[in-house]
Amino acid sequence: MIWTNDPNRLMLVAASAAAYGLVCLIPYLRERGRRLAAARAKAKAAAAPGWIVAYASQTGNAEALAGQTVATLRLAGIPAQLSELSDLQAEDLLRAERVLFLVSTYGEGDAPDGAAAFAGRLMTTRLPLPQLHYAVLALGDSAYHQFCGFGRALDGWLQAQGAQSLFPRIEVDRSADATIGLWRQHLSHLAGTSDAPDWSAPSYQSWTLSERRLLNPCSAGAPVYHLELSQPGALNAADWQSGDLVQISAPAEPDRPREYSIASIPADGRAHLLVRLHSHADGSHGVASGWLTQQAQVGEAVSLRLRAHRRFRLEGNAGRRLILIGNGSGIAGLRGHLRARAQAGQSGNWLLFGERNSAHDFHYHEELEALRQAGLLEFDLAWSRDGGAERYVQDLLPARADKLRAWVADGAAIYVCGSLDGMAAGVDAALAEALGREALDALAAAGRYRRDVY
Ligand SMILES: Cc1cc2nc3c(=O)[nH]c(=O)nc-3n(C[C@H](O)[C@H](O)[C@H](O)COP(=O)(O)O)c2cc1C
Repeated sequence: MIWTNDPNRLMLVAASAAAYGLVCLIPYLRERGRRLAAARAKAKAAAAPGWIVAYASQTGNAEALAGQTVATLRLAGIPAQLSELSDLQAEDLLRAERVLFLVSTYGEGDAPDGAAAFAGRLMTTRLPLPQLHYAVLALGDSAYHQFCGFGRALDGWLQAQGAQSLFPRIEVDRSADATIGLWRQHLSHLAGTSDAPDWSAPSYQSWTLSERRLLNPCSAGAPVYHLELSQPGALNAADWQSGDLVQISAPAEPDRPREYSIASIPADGRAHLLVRLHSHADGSHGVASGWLTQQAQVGEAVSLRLRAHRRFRLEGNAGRRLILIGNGSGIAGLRGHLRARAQAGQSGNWLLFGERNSAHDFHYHEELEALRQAGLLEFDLAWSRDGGAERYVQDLLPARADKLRAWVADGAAIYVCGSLDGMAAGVDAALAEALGREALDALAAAGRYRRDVY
């Protein structure tokens, strides 16, 4: 390095250093100005007085009504944004002035699966929301003890945060038209419009009961029937996907449709259902299951509506390995996926299934065995009345934890279908034990852990 004490040379060095600094500073200042302007524009857009329509839905009722709510607002010229409840962050609520919540209830008064994170993350905290005006449409079924439990909890939490309700919570019992009409009335009033679009739910179609057979003669459990329903026109692949549901309304209770998982794919030409006959303590049969399995004659018309069940579809998991876990009539939803996989010639399917006796309750045994022979399926079974150590499907998991971890590490998705009582929580706990709770939650958030439990 060369040192100098010459003041002229020192001045020259200082001047060129300053010039160099300026050359660097100008683009930095320009970029900073551009960023600030963009942030100001974003904040301004976010502060625009738009409405948020947030929904939490398992089988699509609340989601469909949320879509219609947004359409009504937009028709009235009100900017409205449709959002899944789980996508709302604390900042969104702190900033929003009007939010309409449409939420259903599952389990024992719980949030639908997709909204469990919102309930756990936000509804356990305190947020000052005095600026927020909101309304709640709570969907439920009064046959459950915790009628509209999640909608009520959400409403209570919002009130506790100081939010102001636009009108009292509306509770919809089994999709009853009258209460939905009331919501629509309030909405038209708020939006200042009378020409709300048509809100009628997709109508039922007349299908035909084409085949019915008892799957478990001599079983110690209730009879389970395989039903095949056809419709006059040809089916096409867009009618439904594996994982979807049907709603069937029995003639004796047309306003109380029952949901069943579809056990087939459109390429089968018919909708296959698995229906377990319910019996009450006095020996009488459940209205819908009694009608479908005992009274309706083969050839009779059945009033049916196809329902997309997005949360249980294959969607982004179509190319992954599948771990299918279920019990009893839950084999229906899993069979739909297996038929989709067989149609695509796709291997990498592992079924874990539980029922009572291997001799009587191995539904679709031959078909599953054929898939295994073809190299498309591997399965493990748990029989609660055969006397083995692994009695329930969740009991199969600990000894297979290594395989489970390996499949998940390889990208597999997990689908659980069957009863809420006993099975769903037991399987969830066993999966969390094998994979870790955080990893299981992350799989659920990524759509790789999906459940259809009832
Ligand atoms: C497994 C299961 C559990 C349910 N639990 C409740 C409940 O605890 N309370 C309630 O009011 N409704 C309950 N329901 C009824 C649903 O909330 C109702 O069918 C609603 O219309 C579903 O709306 P969605 O399609 O938007 O999820 C339950 C339904 C199912 C299938």
